[in-house]
Parts: sequence; structure tokens; C-alpha cells
Amino acid sequence: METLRWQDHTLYLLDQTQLPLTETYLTCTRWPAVADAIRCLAVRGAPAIGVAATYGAVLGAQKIAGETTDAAAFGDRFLAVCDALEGTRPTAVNLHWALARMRDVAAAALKTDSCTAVVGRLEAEAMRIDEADREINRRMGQFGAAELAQLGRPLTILTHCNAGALATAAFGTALGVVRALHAQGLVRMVYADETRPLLQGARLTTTELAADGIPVTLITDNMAAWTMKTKGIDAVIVGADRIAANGDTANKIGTYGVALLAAAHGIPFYVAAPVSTFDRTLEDGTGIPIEERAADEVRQCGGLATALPEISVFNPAFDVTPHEYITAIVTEHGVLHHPDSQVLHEFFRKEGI
Ligand SMILES: CSC[C@H]1O[C@H](OP(=O)(O)O)[C@H](O)[C@@H]1O
Repeated sequence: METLRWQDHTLYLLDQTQLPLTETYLTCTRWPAVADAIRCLAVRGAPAIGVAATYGAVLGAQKIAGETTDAAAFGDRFLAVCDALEGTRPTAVNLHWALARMRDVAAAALKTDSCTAVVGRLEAEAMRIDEADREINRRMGQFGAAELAQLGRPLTILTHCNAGALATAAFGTALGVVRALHAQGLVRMVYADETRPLLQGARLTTTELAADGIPVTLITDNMAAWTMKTKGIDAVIVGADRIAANGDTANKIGTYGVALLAAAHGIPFYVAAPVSTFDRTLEDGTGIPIEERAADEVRQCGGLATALPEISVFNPAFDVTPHEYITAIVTEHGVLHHPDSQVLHEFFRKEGI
């Protein structure tokens, strides 16, 4: 099972809305199909939607190059495709920087190359972004495992949502750390929040970890506090969709509550995210756009969509955890402890990023 595959100028996307019952792939030959897949969470997870969007942009470029040889016309139409793909979901910053790279490649190539040649350069850039994500996640996994191994015993971990291979091109961010720990025999149990309303934890995290032979126990979101109190949780680790310059972190709705619970129980709370998830244009988390989704996603369980059609629903897909509640952020360049503006500024300066 792979999140996505680019082959013969076609993007194959694992349709995650059908998991775990059915493993089926969407065959995307046109960019709108990729936009729809991102919008309905057939492909989801900050890195995965960034990679998928770049291949969607290549599909758009392929079509445009088949219809015009005029560089200006190509450029205008390609920007419109990138804008449409970027408008599919607002919170995950990966979608935005990945498409910015595609726009930059197109703008530079159009100065000298034919439209057909520009498509080739765009495809090469998308493949670079795809391959880089796979390598970054493995490096991040090693840094995270080295950090958590210092707790000195096989670990009982709690995680929220799915920040696994299914949220990335491969291997995962938070679950990449879990995989690296498991490879060292350092995972006693992973408690996975089901993660209402779309159940990424119940449907995806349990499936991923069980498939890799990693011990996993499913809990409902409202069990997290009692699980922390009674099951000896050693650490919480989650992914991220966007991290502000002071370390405030946007992640799946419910993450903020888990961070508060971890603090109340004296449990370290880790975020695993590549440096590309940092948005240093934002001073703090108040500027992070929070996606709100359809009411029926909340009402879908228990027949509520039928029983309570007129009840108003609040359905933010993400929340923001203040950096004060984050023990450390694990990246592919190392671990940022007690993140704040100064720690992040010094980290980026030292790493030359
Ligand atoms: C490694 S990023 C995964 C991140 O994305 C998820 O959101 P969604 O399933 O809506 O794309 C969730 O916030 C995960 O932590």
C-alpha cells in the first residue's frame, strides 16, 4: 500500500476515504481530479497533499502544452492551475510552498524552453519534492528515535490523527519516529486516538501500525485523559500542518486538548515535522488559517445527519497548540527543545535554512 505513485505521466492516489475496508487507487490524468482528491481527503496529510499537488500541476502543464506553444499563454494558464490546487485546503503549509516551487520552475524555464520542455522540468521538480519527502522522513525518524530512546525503556506512546506513511510520500513523520523506535525494540504500545470526525486514527494509524507489526490500541478521543492516567503513557507524538515562528503548531483538531492533558500528567509532548512545515512569515499561531469543513462530517455518525439536519455544527479541521505545551519539535535537521521564537531563530540560523 503506497500513498501515491507517479508513473507514465499519471498520478495514482490511494483513496484514503475507503480505508481500511478497501484498498483502491484513483487514476488521475487531469489536474481537477487531484484537486478533488485533496479536497475530499482521498489524499491527506500535509506532506502528502504537497507532493500530490505538484503532480497535479504537472498534469495541468501537460494539458496546457498540448494546446498552446505560446509561453505567455502557458504561463498564465499554469498559474491558474496552481492557484486552483492551492485553494483546495488552507492550513497545511506544504501545499503552498510546493506549488510556489512549481511556479518558480515554470517562470524560469519559460524564459528559454519550449512549453513541452517546461513540462519536463516541472515533472523533474515534482519528483524531487516527492523523493526528498521520503528521505526527510527517514532522517527525522532517526532524530526522533534518538531523542525518545533517552527515556530509557520500551515506550508507551499516545498519538493523535495520522501522521504516518499515509500522510506523507512514505514512512511518516510522527509515525516515522514510532517506526524507527520499533526497529530498535523500543515500542511497548501505541495508543491511537480515533480522531473524530473523519477517524484518521481509527482508520489509518491502526491499519498502518498493525501492518508493520507495531503494537497499537485504539481509543476514542475522550479516553485520552484516562489512558494517560492509567496506562503509563511515556510520551505523546503528533504531526503538524503548519508551525509559526514561535513554535505554535497547527495540527488535527483535538491535538491542543491532548497537549493540555499531557501537560497535566507531566508527559512529554513531541511534534514531528520537516522544516518545510515551518511558516516563519507568521509570528505566532494566531495567523494560521484554520480550515472549517462540512457539518455532515460531524453528523455522519449515529445517523445524526438525518436526525439532526438543522442543528448547527462547528467543524474546524485543525487547532493550534501553543509552543509552551510542546516539549520538542523533531525535524530532519535535529530536535528543537522547548521551542520558542529565539530557539527557532537560532536553529534556522545555525542550520543555514
Ligand atoms: C504529517 S502531516 C499529518 C497531519 O495532517 C492531518 O490532517 P488531515 O488528515 O486533515 O490532512 C493531521 O493534522 C496530521 O497530523
